[in-house]
Amino acid sequence: MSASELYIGLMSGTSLDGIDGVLADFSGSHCVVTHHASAPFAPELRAELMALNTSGTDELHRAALAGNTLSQAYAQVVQTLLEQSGLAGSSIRAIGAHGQTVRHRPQEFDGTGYTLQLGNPALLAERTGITVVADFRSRDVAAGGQGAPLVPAFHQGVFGRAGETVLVLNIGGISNLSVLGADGSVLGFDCGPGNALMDYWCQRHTGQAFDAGGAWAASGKVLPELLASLLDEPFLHKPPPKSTGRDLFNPAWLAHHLAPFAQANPADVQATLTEYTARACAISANSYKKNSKTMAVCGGGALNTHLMARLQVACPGVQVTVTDTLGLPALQVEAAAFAWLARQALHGRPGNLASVTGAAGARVLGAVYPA
Ligand SMILES: Nc1ncnc2c1ncn2[C@@H]1O[C@H](COP(=O)(O)OP(=O)(O)OP(=O)(O)O)[C@@H](O)[C@H]1O
Ligand SMILES: CC(=O)N[C@H]1[C@@H]2OC[C@@H](O2)[C@@H](O)[C@@H]1O[C@H](C)C(=O)O
Repeated sequence: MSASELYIGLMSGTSLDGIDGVLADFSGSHCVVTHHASAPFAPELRAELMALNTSGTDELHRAALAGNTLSQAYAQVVQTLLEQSGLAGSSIRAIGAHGQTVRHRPQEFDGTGYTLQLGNPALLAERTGITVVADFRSRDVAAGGQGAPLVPAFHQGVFGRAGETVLVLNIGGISNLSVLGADGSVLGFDCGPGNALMDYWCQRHTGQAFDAGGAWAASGKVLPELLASLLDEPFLHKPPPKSTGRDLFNPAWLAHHLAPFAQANPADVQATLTEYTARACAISANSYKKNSKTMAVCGGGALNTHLMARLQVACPGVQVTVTDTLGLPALQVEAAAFAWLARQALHGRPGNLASVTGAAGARVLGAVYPA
């Protein structure tokens, strides 16, 4: 009997909202997601992961414990997917587990930086009895790359079209763009903030984790001087390869920009942060939209209708849509990509694209924890 081509992908990204998991079947000519489950983080885990993004006391111990808790939450999502599908764990070839990025500093220091995703893949393998592939980014960083974004190769396989350039924009906590060239070439890089700044401001002023549909932002007025100050951020104007994270776009960075606007109405700040997020993505998209008619958006930002409308205004000439229209729902894309990356690892195939990350070459990504 040939080995199963069923994989589970688990993603918990920089929005820190929770876990998305998919069960994906790769036995045909393309990836078919058969099941999707998501689980919000318990408030204590979310708070601890958020805190571990900045230095604090007793970090090693706390990071290890948070990694254990996260892996137990991952195991529950796996269990939900198995129950939904009626499959036994033995039917699954492997789990691709992203882990939680708490630091991302590639190519810093002496030129050999690091990227750190918390989690305990050994515990996940024990709890599920399924082979786990984890730590997908470190090898690319060791090869001189950014270690991110990793999804463009998967985007190319799923959304690429011969003879047409397709743009795919992921709006998670951070946003990243894939440029799937008409000639088969692939570029990709982080654009800047995704939901991270909007979520932070919304939580702080309304107590809600995010601005549903962007309704609060839509009730405010954009503050042009604040917008200009935010748009001055050098990361937005750097050429690729480039990647970023909460290491840069964090509350301290925002506080610095907000200092001259202490009296501003919070709804106007939210309107400005939403406009900023759209414009940061548009700077990237407009530089690469030549020959493309479509920009398909995935990630939770695709559900922010006000943000999507502002993005359409900021990107004239391309039709801004959601990846659902190209065959994969917006909230399933990243987790499916990590299922695919696990498969690449087990097949001994590269997961990165040197054209995207700037690594010295193609590398097999991930560490394997056999069942
Ligand atoms: N209905 C909605 N309206 C507005 N925003 C939404 C809605 N639903 C989800 N979001 C936003 O999407 C975020 C979650 O997105 P997603 O799951 O893509 O993030 P992520 O996995 O952390 O991504 P990444 O790894 O790319 O950083 C939430 O924090 C929220 O900001
Ligand atoms: C270091 C890290 O976790 N990067 C994430 C983050 O979230 C979005 C953006 O920044 C992207 O570069 C990446 O995630 C996606 C899944 C990627 O690697 O393609």
